[in-house]
Amino acid sequence: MFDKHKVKLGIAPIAWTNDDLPELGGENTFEQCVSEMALAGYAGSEVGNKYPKDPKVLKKYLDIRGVQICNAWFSTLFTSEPEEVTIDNFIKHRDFLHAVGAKMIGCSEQGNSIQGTTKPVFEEKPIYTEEEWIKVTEGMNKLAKLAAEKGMKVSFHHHMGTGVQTPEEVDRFMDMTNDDVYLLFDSGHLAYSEGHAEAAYAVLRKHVGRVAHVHLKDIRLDVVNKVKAEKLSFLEGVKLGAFTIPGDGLIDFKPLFKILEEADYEGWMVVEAEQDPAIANPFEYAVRARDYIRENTGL
Ligand SMILES: O=C1C[C@@H](O)[C@H](O)[C@@H](O)C1=O
Ligand SMILES: [Co+2]
Repeated sequence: MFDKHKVKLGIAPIAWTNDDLPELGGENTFEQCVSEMALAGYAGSEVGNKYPKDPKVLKKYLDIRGVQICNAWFSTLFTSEPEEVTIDNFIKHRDFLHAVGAKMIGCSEQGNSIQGTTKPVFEEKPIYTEEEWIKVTEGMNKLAKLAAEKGMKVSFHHHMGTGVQTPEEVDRFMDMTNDDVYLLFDSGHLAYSEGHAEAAYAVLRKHVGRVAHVHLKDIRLDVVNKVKAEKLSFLEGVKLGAFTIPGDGLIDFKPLFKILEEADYEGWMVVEAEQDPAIANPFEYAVRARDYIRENTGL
């Protein structure tokens, strides 16, 4: 059993409004999104584009609903821009998150990512050169120190269509970074990359000691196979329904929960399942995911 004081459950706004594909859920409002998160029984949220930019205003909307900001995506640009660009952007992002009371900053290297492009996600993902590995990992080591100035942590999100996608790439990233750079473990992206849930189990087992934030995401394997066979892009896959909530796809989450529990995981587990809200009603899916997690963890 997880300790309820150590592990908290959140949900990402991406199922209501997808910032990567603004046509998905354009009609859903910020207030509807956070109200439905609270009603479905989540204590935390990540941050979407429709959220108020003023930390005080955002906190007021969330406090009244009993929801906390637990993280917000940060795009590092170490492979495409001078390091100072990422550092300056990071300090602004860190200070915003600090002002809303979050402790985590989840980063992903987007300098040469193809996740937002029309390129086939399996065939054209970047493979980092030696120089790029050094830029990304040394850059992340610096961001960890900047986060610590405010009592915060950085975690790195391995992601489809980026240079840190496969289990081997996650290993290399972890080897080349300091221990104060944590892993943002996303079950869906590992199962998607390798075509099976075992990849997610193996990576979590190996790196659980440095996992500081978790995205609970599942995949529909038939859609992922179609993306591969038809050389589709990451975003085409999202529109076709490649991702779904825990309990609705390929992954049995029980082994993942067991690994986290046995390692005495402390932090947030965030349901993050982007799909077309016109097809998968976000409130309904949020409630279904909440029920599945309750049944399998007691949380
Ligand atoms: O954490 C995430 C944030 C999204 O913008 C991204 O594309 C999604 O797949 C994800 O895992
Ligand atoms: Co994620």
